[in-house]
Amino acid sequence: MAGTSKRSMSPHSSQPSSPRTSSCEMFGYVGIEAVLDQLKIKAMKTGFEFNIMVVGRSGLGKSTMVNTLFKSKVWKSSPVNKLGPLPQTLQLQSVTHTIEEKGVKLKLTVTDTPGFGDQINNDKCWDPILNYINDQYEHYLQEEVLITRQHHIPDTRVHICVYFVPPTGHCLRPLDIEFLRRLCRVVNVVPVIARADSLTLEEREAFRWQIQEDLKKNGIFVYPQKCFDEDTNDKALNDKIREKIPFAVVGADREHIVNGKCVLGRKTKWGIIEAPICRTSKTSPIMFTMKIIEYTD
Ligand SMILES: Nc1nc2c(ncn2[C@@H]2O[C@H](COP(=O)(O)OP(=O)(O)OP(=O)(O)O)[C@@H](O)[C@H]2O)c(=O)[nH]1
Repeated sequence: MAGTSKRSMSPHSSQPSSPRTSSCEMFGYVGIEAVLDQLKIKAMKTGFEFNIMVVGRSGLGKSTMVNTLFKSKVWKSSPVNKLGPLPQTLQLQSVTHTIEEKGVKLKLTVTDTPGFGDQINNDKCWDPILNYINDQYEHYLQEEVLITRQHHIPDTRVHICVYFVPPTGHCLRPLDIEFLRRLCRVVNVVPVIARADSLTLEEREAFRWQIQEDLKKNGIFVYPQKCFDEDTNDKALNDKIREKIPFAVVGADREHIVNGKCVLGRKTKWGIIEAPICRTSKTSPIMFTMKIIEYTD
């Protein structure tokens, strides 16, 4: 609301002032062009909420990838999982952090699903995940329809679910297909090839192509779905993203010096594999997040 120095005069400024206009003038010009500034100020003040769920077998690099994506230690695998036996049932665990980038605050919640696909019998192992996602929508909707609703409804809806496909180099497993078919109906799904450094470039491309075929054949519509092609620019951008699906990810949470530059990467006997998300992403994690939040609403 607060006025900025570059405001143009209101077309109504010459009209007799009413008590209403004078109170508006106190805060500067009120017109359509001021809406953008008002939205920006509001967004800067309240920040954004982004809820990401990661699903995949234990040890596929989920925590490492989330830390790589947000360039900070936002998630740490539970030490119980590392030392003790695998959980007998799927348990959802969430952790929330506030990240700030150039004055924009992001409340990031990461929900992990330890135990998914780790059992001998994985029948219906997706139920707790789907129930959780649906419950969050239900909860948000109930808050929204209240007559005296809160000024700010805490948003716990899952904006995106990153699904980690093991780097087998073959095709999607029946478990992946059954789960993804159900999941894509309730949330934006981003499938990724986990630990992609274990495949050669040719193997990776062939695996990606095979997964794209499996997704098509089984009616699995992942992010970005066709309904987001609102205009030609959106379509061109979304088509580029579609070609890259599933994204091949290499997670790394250690920094190394390469050619005098500090990079996140995995040090191997043959050299350093730079974490591709950091290298190729022209958009910051916060910008990437905004795009997905826009799609959820
Ligand atoms: N080669 C390779 N190793 C990775 C990659 N990402 C993570 N790792 C390693 O894999 C191991 C497991 O990584 P985590 O991120 O803890 O895996 P997770 O899926 O969160 O595991 P849980 O917490 O047990 O569910 C660690 O030793 C990581 O350093 C990757 O892209 N490539």
